[in-house]
Amino acid sequence: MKSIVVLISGSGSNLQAIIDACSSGFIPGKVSAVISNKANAYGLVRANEAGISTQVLSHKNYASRDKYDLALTDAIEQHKPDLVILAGFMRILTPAFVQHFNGRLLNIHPSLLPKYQGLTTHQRAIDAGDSEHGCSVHFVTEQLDGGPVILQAKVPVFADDDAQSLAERVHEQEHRIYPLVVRWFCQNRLQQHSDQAWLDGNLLAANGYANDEDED
Ligand SMILES: Nc1nc2c(c(=O)[nH]1)N[C@@H](CN(C=O)c1ccc(C(=O)N[C@@H](CCC(=O)O)C(=O)O)cc1)CN2
Ligand SMILES: NCC(=O)N[C@@H]1O[C@H](COP(=O)([O-])[O-])[C@@H](O)[C@H]1O
Repeated sequence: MKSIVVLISGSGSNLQAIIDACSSGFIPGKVSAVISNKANAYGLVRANEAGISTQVLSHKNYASRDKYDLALTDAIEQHKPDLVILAGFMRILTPAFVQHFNGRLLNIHPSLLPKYQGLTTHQRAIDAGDSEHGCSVHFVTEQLDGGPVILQAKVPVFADDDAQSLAERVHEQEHRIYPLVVRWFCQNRLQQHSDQAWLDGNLLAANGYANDEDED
């Protein structure tokens, strides 16, 4: 049973999808802890309702990003995780942190990377007049949202979309692809196949929506 630590900053709907997927057995793992940098993150409520250990580690209490990330590393390692996933965690992580968790650190990003790295992705897609948008699960590296992409899902952009309506459509796909990738990691498929060729092949297989045959 793999141990997963989830980092959040907000609502935690992706956290909820992971919790539910672990509860159903779709993910052969368990969420050992949820850590938030924001005390008011609703994801903490979700974790508490699921009986999962929670911790708030506010970045405001640390003099530097490096000091915060050191404290965050220690807090995470208390739970001896096989996997650390960012689920709406809104802090840029230092190279030391990323190196420490290299190969077992994932993020879900609300765009079809490499398009729209960073923030405000939905509005940028609308402003650009894109006909499609989506989300990406990727390994976290020092380059912000630049790590190897593992799986993507696409959604249409409608003429009357605003950032909220588009975000809701993207969320639906996020809640499909993140549990699927975490399942693959817990099945030791990502560790065996983290080479770019497998990732590229997987991307082709995932063109459009997540690979349904893996969702049974
Ligand atoms: N080293 C890395 N750190 C992080 C990555 C990454 O790929 N490499 N992914 C991000 C997640 N993310 C988008 O998916 C993201 C999160 C936060 C920010 C950002 O600008 N944060 C600001 C604070 C913003 C706020 O508090 O609202 C900051 O850290 O100063 C950009 C992209 C997670 N980290
Ligand atoms: N740059 C990071 C980023 O924007 N991540 C995005 O934050 C949202 C968190 O929602 P949630 O708290 O309901 O899971 C998700 O849409 C995720 O893709």
